[in-house]
Amino acid sequence: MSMTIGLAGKPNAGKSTFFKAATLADVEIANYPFTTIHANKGVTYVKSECPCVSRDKRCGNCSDGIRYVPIELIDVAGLVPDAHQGRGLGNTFLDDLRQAQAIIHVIDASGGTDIEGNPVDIGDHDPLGDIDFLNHELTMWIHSIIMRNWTKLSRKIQAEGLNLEHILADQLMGAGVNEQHISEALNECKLDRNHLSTWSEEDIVHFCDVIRSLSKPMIIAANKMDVAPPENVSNLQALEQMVVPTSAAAELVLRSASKGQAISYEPGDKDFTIISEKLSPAQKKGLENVRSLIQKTEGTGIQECINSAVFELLDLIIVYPVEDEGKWTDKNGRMLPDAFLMKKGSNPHDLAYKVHSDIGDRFLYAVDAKTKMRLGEKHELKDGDVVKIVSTAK
Ligand SMILES: Nc1nc2c(ncn2[C@@H]2O[C@H](COP(=O)(O)OP(=O)(O)OP(=O)(O)O)[C@@H](O)[C@H]2O)c(=O)[nH]1
Ligand SMILES: [Mg+2]
Repeated sequence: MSMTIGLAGKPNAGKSTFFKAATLADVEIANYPFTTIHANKGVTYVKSECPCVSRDKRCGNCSDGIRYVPIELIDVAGLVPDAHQGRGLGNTFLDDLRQAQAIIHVIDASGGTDIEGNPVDIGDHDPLGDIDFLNHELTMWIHSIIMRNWTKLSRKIQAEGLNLEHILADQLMGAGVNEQHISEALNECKLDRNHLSTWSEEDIVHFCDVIRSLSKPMIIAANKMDVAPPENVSNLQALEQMVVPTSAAAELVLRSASKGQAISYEPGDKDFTIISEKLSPAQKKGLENVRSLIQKTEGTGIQECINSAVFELLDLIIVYPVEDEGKWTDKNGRMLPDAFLMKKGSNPHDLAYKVHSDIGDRFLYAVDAKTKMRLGEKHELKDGDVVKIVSTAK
């Protein structure tokens, strides 16, 4: 699986509840800080309309025209301010986020937990104060990795004229940072790449901050919206960042009830139908409470948050490679067998490489299976494109 999203934030914000609701994996959830110590990894899905809705039959790989494309989700231990200096559980847990291409920062919008995740009365803590610390901890985590060999590196780069991007990317590879991130950050910070000894401590921290924003883009889940004072949610939504109000607890109720065949509900739906006749009055009442919430808020926000992270924050599209442009099938006759998440701006040649490096090397041209038009190597693919790749015979 090529796409990984990390759930991070202070303890007790609802990360594991979000994770459990999104993956249905069995993980521990509790109303005290540091319930999660070891990271949980699982599979969740982005949701999109399947291209087969334009055909007269469904492809068999979607749920009645809704396509679910798998991505990996990681739930990590809670972080507190100054974790990079060893507070709370320290920052070693940030290493669990290294594969993440994006981060969902789970905030307790109810104000019912302090900055360290200890329960307080609802509304007692201002969640706006929880926003910035995570970026700072991530920046300082990158900083600590860079500083491990800084003096030696800067001397070496100056003396041997080595490539700075290459050396730093090598150093930060474990944090999911690549040469392009470094190169963009160097340009943005306008630092003298040949004289690292002239960079001040402030320059280095700013440089790490830019690397962090490029390599770990973040979306905020304003969680516990079911119990949050409305102004807390609207204050968070007014921020100049991507914010999605969520109720991980409500999603967990609905996904669990759906799995137990008590209700009919698909992630992201704004309502559900009770299908079991065996529910107790208490279970029915619980479900009706969730119904009145999601009718008001247009869903629990969990699927919306995952979709926004993938399609808006990371700017990805879904492309469907096929071998038969008429039937939209692979060589075994399976219709629309694969759905690939790709960066917006990708072209058919990039898709060919994603299918197989060999097909990429032997790429000739592609065909848009919807219009039957031939696509050049540099043609920009769109979300939902169905594409046949033509390559030279082996
Ligand atoms: N009302 C409400 N409570 C929630 C929601 N999401 C989580 N909770 C509760 O918040 C508490 C903490 O949830 P967890 O999912 O364990 O939080 P966490 O962020 O994983 O915590 P740590 O592992 O300690 O960092 C539990 O009591 C959950 O039931 C929500 O959307 N609404
Ligand atoms: Mg947890």
